[in-house]
Amino acid sequence: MSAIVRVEKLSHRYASAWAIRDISFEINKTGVVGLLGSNGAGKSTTMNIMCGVLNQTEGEVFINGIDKRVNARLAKQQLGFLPQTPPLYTDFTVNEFLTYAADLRGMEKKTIKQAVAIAMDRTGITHFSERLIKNLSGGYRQRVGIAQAIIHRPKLVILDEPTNGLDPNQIIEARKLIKEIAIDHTVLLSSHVLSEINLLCRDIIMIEGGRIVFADSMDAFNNYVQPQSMLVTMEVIPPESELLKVPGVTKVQYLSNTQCRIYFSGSADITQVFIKESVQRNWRLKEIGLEKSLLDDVFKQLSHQSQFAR
Ligand SMILES: Nc1ncnc2c1ncn2[C@@H]1O[C@H](COP(=O)(O)OP(=O)(O)OP(=O)(O)O)[C@@H](O)[C@H]1O
Repeated sequence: MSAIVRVEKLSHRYASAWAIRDISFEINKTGVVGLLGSNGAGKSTTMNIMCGVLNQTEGEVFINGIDKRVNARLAKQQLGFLPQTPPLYTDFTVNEFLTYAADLRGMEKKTIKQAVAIAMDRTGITHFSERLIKNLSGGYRQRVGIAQAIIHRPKLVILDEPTNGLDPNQIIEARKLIKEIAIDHTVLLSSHVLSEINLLCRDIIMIEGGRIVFADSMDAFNNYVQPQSMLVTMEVIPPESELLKVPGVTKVQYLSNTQCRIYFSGSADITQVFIKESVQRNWRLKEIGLEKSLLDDVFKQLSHQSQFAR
């Protein structure tokens, strides 16, 4: 069976500068896959090429096994796209606009009315069906944007920064909707907000400087940076000079009379070494735990690596 989307060695050059280089990935399941990268990383370029808005300089895109270059029309029927700025005709009512979008997607005339009703229902906009789009709030316009992307029930839904410009309540609602849609669609969603990707996505593809720097599950991303510190509670914390004698310990940060953070280099097995030493030295250890790296640290580390790779 063909992958829902396969991108092979995709590169694109605007005028003289390369925006993306050698981007390759494959998605085979429903659920949300996050395309993460800071501003200018190459997310929109990648998505615009996948959706047929832009023609790549090099590489291939297959949507549900169909080569986008060879059969663009058929490939486009397999996907729905919400670009960064939703392409809405604001003088249309919601119903008129979605009917038009369904027609553009080449849907059979007799199926359109029902498809519009289903898309409005799924995105929670049925009560606004006769309202002009220009009279909708930003959050509801975004829902119309998502409705037009799913109206033809595509295998793949591509959402370019879908929560950008929404207020906090609208963001929560939009995320809920995206999760619901991802139950029976494959959603590729771009964002430069790490916490958003973490909340929504099963898998993550991170690009920086136009190149993929990480592609794996969200769990693997969270575990990427090995812990480098541990939180230790003792009856009384010994002086730093004593603690530094434990092999691997590099620095001590005193947090209270009974608690400190101990930085170490090398393997996380240091907890075992530390427990042994504290028994031998009668330090009266009460609690010890490795501190998990913060997601932001991983992001910084990977972005930093790619700056050197450029
Ligand atoms: N039409 C264009 N002409 C020339 N350069 C462009 C054009 N569009 C994008 N670029 C450049 O290509 C690179 C990638 O841009 P792209 O918009 O794909 O990044 P992005 O990750 O989507 O960023 P953002 O989140 O800010 O939209 C950037 O250096 C950008 O300046």
